[in-house]
Amino acid sequence: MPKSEPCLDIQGLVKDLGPVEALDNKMVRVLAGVHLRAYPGEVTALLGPNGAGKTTTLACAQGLLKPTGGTVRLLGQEPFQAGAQLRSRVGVMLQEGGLPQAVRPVPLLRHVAGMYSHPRNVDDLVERLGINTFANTPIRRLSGGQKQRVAMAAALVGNPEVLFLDEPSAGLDPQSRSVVFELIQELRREGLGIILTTHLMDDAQRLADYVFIIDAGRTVLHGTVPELTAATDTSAGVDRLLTFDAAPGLDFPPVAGLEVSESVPGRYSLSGPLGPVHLQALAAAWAEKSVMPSAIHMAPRSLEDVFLDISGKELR
Ligand SMILES: Nc1ncnc2c1ncn2[C@@H]1O[C@H](COP(=O)(O)OP(=O)(O)OP(=O)(O)O)[C@@H](O)[C@H]1O
Repeated sequence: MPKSEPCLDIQGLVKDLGPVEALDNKMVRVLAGVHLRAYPGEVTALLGPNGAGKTTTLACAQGLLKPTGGTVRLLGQEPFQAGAQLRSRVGVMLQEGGLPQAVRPVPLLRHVAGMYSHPRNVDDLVERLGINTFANTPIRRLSGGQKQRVAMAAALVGNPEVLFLDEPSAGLDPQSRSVVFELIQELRREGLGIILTTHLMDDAQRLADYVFIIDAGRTVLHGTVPELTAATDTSAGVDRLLTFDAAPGLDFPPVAGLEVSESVPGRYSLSGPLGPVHLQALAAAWAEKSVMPSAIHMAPRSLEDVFLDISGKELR
């Protein structure tokens, strides 16, 4: 099926910020070629190490910053020039929430709903996000996870076509995280274009239809999660972990150069850049010892592995 028009289309985005005092008041190029396309009915994740340029990219996408170069189209319009009409079609959930502290969640949401012509049903949102349990508590007294859910409701109440989520599961306990994830999936089925940034690779792996990884102000990799995690290149040195269960106390020789260790009695593991040659050698070792493992498990390459390959393991 041909894809619909992108709801967000960023091509060759360049952004200079400054002047920076430490650099003799020169401007600093923080984005030097970001490409990103997000479609309605999909969750698009924007990933990158600290300082990669995610926040700056989103600020350009939301019309808060004027691009130095390249193009940004949000729902077909140039967001920095577009006015209130475009903003009313876009929901933004910020990490810190940006919520007024003295008010209570439900009056706040009703107030925000009143500013839109086709708002969502506030009671429904309040119930879906479990806000009714703390509906009468002023925002400043809410826990981080509760504030996060109010921020999500505030981003959604205007019934946007595009939703930006910055670290949507930050501070959420497992129950709230699952509620928020279910809601995200439902919104996606409704046809919203959802763009999220996260440092949690697990979130991206679970939620994203398509992933863009940026590093040092450029898009360096993009694809679906299966595309990115497909182990096509075993020579790249990607570590994978294979475990199998068999009788305790067996002694296996290295298989194709990788050590087999018995991590707990009866559970054996080998890790490293595993390829078919290792599986072949392992099966030969089992045959040699007449061992039939009762369980075998190989962890697939995760998005985290891909991310660390790209961005390196050193801190930024
Ligand atoms: N006003 C500014 N002046 C100069 N440099 C800036 C300014 N704002 C951001 N930067 C720099 O631009 C780069 C990109 O920052 P940005 O906040 O977009 O990254 P990020 O990917 O969102 O990082 P994080 O994951 O830490 O939130 C960083 O090196 C940051 O220090």
